[in-house]
Amino acid sequence: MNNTNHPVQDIDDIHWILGLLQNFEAGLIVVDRDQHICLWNGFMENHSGIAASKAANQPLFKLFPDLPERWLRKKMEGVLLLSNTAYISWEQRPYLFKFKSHRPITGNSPYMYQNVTLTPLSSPTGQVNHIGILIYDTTDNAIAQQELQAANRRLQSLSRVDGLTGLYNRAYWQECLEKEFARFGRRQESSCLIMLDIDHFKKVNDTYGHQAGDIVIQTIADTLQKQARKTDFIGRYGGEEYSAILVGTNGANAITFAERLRMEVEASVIEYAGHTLSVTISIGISEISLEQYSETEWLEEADKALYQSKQSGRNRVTLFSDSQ
Ligand SMILES: Nc1nc2c(ncn2[C@@H]2O[C@H](COP(=O)(O)OP(=O)(O)OP(=O)(O)O)[C@@H](O)[C@H]2O)c(=O)[nH]1
Repeated sequence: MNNTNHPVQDIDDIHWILGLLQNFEAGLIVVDRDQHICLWNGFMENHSGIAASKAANQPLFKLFPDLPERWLRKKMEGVLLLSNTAYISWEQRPYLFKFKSHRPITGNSPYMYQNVTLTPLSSPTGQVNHIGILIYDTTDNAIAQQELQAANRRLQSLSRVDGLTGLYNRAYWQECLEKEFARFGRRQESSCLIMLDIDHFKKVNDTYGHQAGDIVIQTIADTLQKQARKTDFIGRYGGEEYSAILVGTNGANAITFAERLRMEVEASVIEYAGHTLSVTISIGISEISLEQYSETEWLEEADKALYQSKQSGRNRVTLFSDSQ
């Protein structure tokens, strides 16, 4: 911009600025206090199909009856009253002007997502009687963000592993349970389901903190994983509860497995921040059988056996029997 106040140069400046505004890759509108349009740039012409000559002096809300009038009027009043800029993000309101999106390939968005800025414009005398409305097309960002969120959701559901322990997560373990139950229907080879729960775990958290609790959960997961066969399915069922399917193992052998595990946990100590922690576990076992109507029943039996272990003093193993 020149500082010489040369009249010809000033006119040139204004001409250039108007040219820039006209071709600016964002919508530019200026309205007065009564929302009559004073400026309407090329972006607005292209996307609304309304020429600047037609838009000039028209009331904005008459030209665009779809606009959220009450809400926008209030925003504009605030801008004029406080002389403050207001922002409207696409996350808050996907668009202000219902323009078609020019990205038909994605098919995700029929309308253009917009970020909008309302700026108070002061006259040379310092009065604020106009508002500049800037409209940015944020469709690319919005679609990218939505696609990322959808991909994350898909990844999460595809994930098989529990983040803390590296064991199967509950959803995937449940799938394994369904498959193993169906397989028994065909081959009738014995398998056992184990439910395992850390005793008085709440006390560990309460006494040493959540981080200590996490380490205990991880250590027991490692012990369980090491004792099991590669063909077994070991999962983290919930907070401090684990589930396992010992494939091809009958009830008697599952008791031997569970007892060994129980004794190993009882005998081991976990070092944490200068403390020596020691916990015990309770275990319930259910052997698969033709009497079980579904995998849910198989699971419920193991749960009942676990409950029995807890009720009879904890730190013990119970094999489900019909009498329970
Ligand atoms: N540190 C940690 N704690 C967890 C996690 N998930 C669940 N918990 C805690 O595990 C505790 C479970 O407590 P309860 O269900 O009352 O059982 P308990 O104290 O083990 O008692 P019994 O099972 O009856 O022997 C709660 O305090 C949970 O906050 C986790 O991922 N990390």
